[in-house]
Amino acid sequence: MDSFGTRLHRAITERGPLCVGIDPHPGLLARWGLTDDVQGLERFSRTVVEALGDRVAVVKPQSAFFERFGSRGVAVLESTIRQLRDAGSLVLLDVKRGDIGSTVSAYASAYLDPSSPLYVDAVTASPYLGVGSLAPMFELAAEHGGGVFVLALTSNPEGAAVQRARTADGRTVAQTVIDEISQLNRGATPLGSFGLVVGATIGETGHDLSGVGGPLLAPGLGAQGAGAADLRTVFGSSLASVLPSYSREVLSAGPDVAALRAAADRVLVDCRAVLPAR
Ligand SMILES: O=c1ccn([C@@H]2O[C@H](COP(=O)(O)O)[C@@H](O)[C@H]2O)c(=O)[nH]1
Repeated sequence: MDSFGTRLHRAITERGPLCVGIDPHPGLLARWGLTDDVQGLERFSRTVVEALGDRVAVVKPQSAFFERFGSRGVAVLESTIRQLRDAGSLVLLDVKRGDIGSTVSAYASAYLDPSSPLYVDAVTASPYLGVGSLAPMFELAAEHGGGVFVLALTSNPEGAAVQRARTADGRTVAQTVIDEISQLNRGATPLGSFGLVVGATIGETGHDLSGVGGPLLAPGLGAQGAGAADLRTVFGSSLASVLPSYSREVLSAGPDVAALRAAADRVLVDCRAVLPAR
């Protein structure tokens, strides 16, 4: 199989630079006229797959909203992942895993081994037990054409206190994460398989993203207050690597399939106005 970076580059070229999240918040289920239970979860997810699975480059189910229904919610997540793959979108599971290396191995098997029921194209991971502890994920991803998006500068205001703290060598914690992921992507073309999560809400921070060589997932657009124009401020000369991510902004247009498609088209137009052509 081609590497995740190659597959993502192709998907963006064919479908445009957009990631849409499946975040079935209780409030959204109610707004869609659905019950806050497994049936509502299943209906919500199927509708998003029907609306966007064949047109958006990446779909990002948020694991938490499935896990809250226990094993039956996870079963819905498994079938949603299968349906998305069948529809042709890449699946990025937002699950933000991180642990000591031996446990990360098990997480890697859960999400990045093709024989797993929860197998996806890429996952989000937390580097706060050390980027090196994520090595089993990087290795399995490389073996099977998968990707890993590591949290660097998150979109929430609380993240800055940890992520922008200075290390002994004067770099911020986030910059050390950025630099380690850049190393992993060295020499990869057209795009590395190891990405970073950098929120669209964070403004100009002075971090150097120019050598990352992999995708920069940008959540925080729409419901969290950032707009496409903010991507210029946050990413500067690295705009060409940005994968904008919207959840509630698009999902709140549902449950009508045509309205969901129109909302995704609208945010894609906004992003294309800012991002370089790919
Ligand atoms: O820094 C981060 C990392 C992840 N997220 C996730 O993205 C979506 C955002 O949803 P919206 O409805 O578009 O606000 C959600 O799943 C978060 O857990 C993030 O927001 N920021």
